[in-house]
Amino acid sequence: MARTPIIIMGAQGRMGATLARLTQNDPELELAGVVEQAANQSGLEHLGCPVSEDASTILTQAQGATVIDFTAPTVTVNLARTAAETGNPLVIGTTGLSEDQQQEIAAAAAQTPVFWAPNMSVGVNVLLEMLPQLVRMLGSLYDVELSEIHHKFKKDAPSGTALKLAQVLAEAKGWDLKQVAQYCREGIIGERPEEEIGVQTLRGGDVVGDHTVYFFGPGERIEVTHRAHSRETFAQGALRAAKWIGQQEPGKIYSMAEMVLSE
Ligand SMILES: NC(=O)C1=CN([C@@H]2O[C@H](COP(=O)(O)OP(=O)(O)OC[C@H]3O[C@@H](n4cnc5c(N)ncnc54)[C@H](OP(=O)(O)O)[C@@H]3O)[C@@H](O)[C@H]2O)C=CC1
Ligand SMILES: O=C(O)C1=N[C@H](C(=O)O)C[C@H](O)C1
Repeated sequence: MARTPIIIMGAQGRMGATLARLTQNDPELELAGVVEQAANQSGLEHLGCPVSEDASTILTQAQGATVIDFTAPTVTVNLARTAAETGNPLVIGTTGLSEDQQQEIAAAAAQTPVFWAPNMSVGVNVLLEMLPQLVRMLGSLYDVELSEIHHKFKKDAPSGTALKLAQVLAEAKGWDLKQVAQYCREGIIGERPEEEIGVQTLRGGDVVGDHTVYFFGPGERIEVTHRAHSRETFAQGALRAAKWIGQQEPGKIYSMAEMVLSE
């Protein structure tokens, strides 16, 4: 069986290191190279593959290998430009991308197959499919809010997952998220408007990633919580995407739902 060649960006990062370990233990995958900043490369020799701080060097050496990126928005945008030139398929898990940065990724997706998901766990992606039904069945009397908790090292807020959940909830309500999102409450803010979705962020310790959607109704409430216990759940999703994206055509940014439905 031919193995899928993989390049990992940020191989010393929390996600990068998890991906490198799982890739080495997966007989369907082959580690074709890793990219990491020069000051942080020590200890990567044991991977037995090319290591560089220059993504373009590694992508050019390993033409056709799928690049998995869990780094930071500026790194991801530069990588997408490089992948568009070299033709390497790209799986992106990085969150915190601005609208302009998302447009840059979309431009790259016209040239090479690109997959992006703000959360690669099975549970969150099932939740994204189920939430519109809950919104429809509960109706307008139920106020929708959500909260997220992550480790103290996380740089972006709210999490990419919280933003995606909020977007799906707003769409199900028939609202524009930009008009109804409430990311901060303080002071004499008055009564809660009906057309609002509160999104609250907590940070601390080593929490891998918790998301809760609340439906507050008359005399009752529903709370739907997803808790990630381990980064392996995200890494497994990314590796599944890496095996799949190489068989897709450029032209769009592929999602977790599309992958699951096509398999
Ligand atoms: N979609 C999903 O399912 C998930 C998404 N994420 C997202 O993934 C991203 C990374 O998260 P996490 O692993 O916790 O973060 P880390 O900070 O642990 O990892 C980021 C890595 O990228 C490296 N890096 C920075 N600049 C470069 C560069 N120019 N070239 C190569 N590597 C570079 C960092 O190196 P250095 O430390 O030297 O700067 C670090 O090793 C975040 O946006 C997070 O939100 C996280 C988990 C799941
Ligand atoms: O930074 C993290 O750790 C995570 N980031 C993703 C996000 O922003 O939603 C996914 C996951 O919750 C972990």
